[in-house]
Amino acid sequence: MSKPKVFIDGQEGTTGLQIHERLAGREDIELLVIDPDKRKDLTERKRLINEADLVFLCLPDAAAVEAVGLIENSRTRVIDASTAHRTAPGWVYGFPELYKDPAQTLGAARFVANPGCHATGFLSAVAPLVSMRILPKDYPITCFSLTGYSGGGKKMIAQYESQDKGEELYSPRVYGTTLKHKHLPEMQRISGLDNPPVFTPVVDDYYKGMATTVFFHNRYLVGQPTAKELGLILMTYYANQPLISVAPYSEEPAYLAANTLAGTDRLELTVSGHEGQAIVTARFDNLGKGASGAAVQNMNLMLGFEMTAGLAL
Ligand SMILES: NC(=O)C1=CN([C@@H]2O[C@H](COP(=O)(O)OP(=O)(O)OC[C@H]3O[C@@H](n4cnc5c(N)ncnc54)[C@H](OP(=O)(O)O)[C@@H]3O)[C@@H](O)[C@H]2O)C=CC1
Ligand SMILES: CC(=O)N[C@@H](CCC(=O)OP(=O)(O)O)C(=O)O
Repeated sequence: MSKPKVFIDGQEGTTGLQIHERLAGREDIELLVIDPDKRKDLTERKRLINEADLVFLCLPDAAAVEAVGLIENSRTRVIDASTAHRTAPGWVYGFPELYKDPAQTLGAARFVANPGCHATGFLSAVAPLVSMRILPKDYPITCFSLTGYSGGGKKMIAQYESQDKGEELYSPRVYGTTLKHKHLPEMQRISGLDNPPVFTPVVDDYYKGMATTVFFHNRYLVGQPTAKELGLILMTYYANQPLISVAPYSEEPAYLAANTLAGTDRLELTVSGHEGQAIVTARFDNLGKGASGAAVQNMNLMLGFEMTAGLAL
């Protein structure tokens, strides 16, 4: 049987390069590579998109929409890393661990939207609790999320790595202060909550790694679980998942570094707190489970390969 042909549109970008790195050594697919000088040539992109069985779109939103419009056959399947299609009709949200039968759901999907990085952290904690009816749908949830600067793509990387960067780039920066961050629609839709979270991301002077934290008053959760019990509930939910795990509960104070899982495709949840209040912190790599690792995981499921992604577990 011939190998599936895979093309990365946007292969010179931050996410595209990381997907390429994960796929370059694979023998179960044929990677179609565009001449770097032609990476924005519409005719050449169209040719490769239509030759491919599966295309990764690692492009700005508008270019991703344009790329989908270049498909002229009923065969080419798509994984879009951008924000463009995450709540669009006809697109499957590419978060396998949230499906009962990921191999079936992703295996049958033609158009898959890869989750946003902050949304990945938020949903990993919140979506299971809503689906298990522990977190009421009308809970007024809040979230903050730390990210390395590679989350902003080539432009932000250049800013942070410039020799004459401003003093403010040496310190964490809160952004999304209008409370209209582009991940809010997917956070609300996929979690099943009635309202989006009050959410502020924070970008800091390190390359990659995330720590996304959500906050709970336990008495408003169904069954009023303690922090320790909440940890056990999530641990059971994610039992046997190769990419998502829950750290053992500890009462010891801890510093949760946002870069602990950098360089892997894994995500780890830590539940902290006591009887009255709990926080759940998701740590992962914005370029791993937050983008390219998740994209490769989705590809594997779509093409009937193993569920795992490409980098160190
Ligand atoms: N970085 C991250 O952690 C995450 C990123 N994403 C999303 O993934 C997508 C890609 O992001 P990222 O890799 O960070 O961005 P980058 O800016 O690093 O890369 C984007 C790439 O797309 C290329 N490009 C831009 N316009 C076109 C076009 N019209 N045709 C072909 N190529 C084009 C750029 O070319 P050139 O090289 O000339 O600039 C660049 O190589 C975005 O939608 C982003 O929101 C999602 C999750 C996390
Ligand atoms: C540091 C930084 O700017 N990060 C990006 C998120 C990157 C991401 O998740 O990607 P999408 O753009 O595909 O949603 C932001 O908050 O807009």
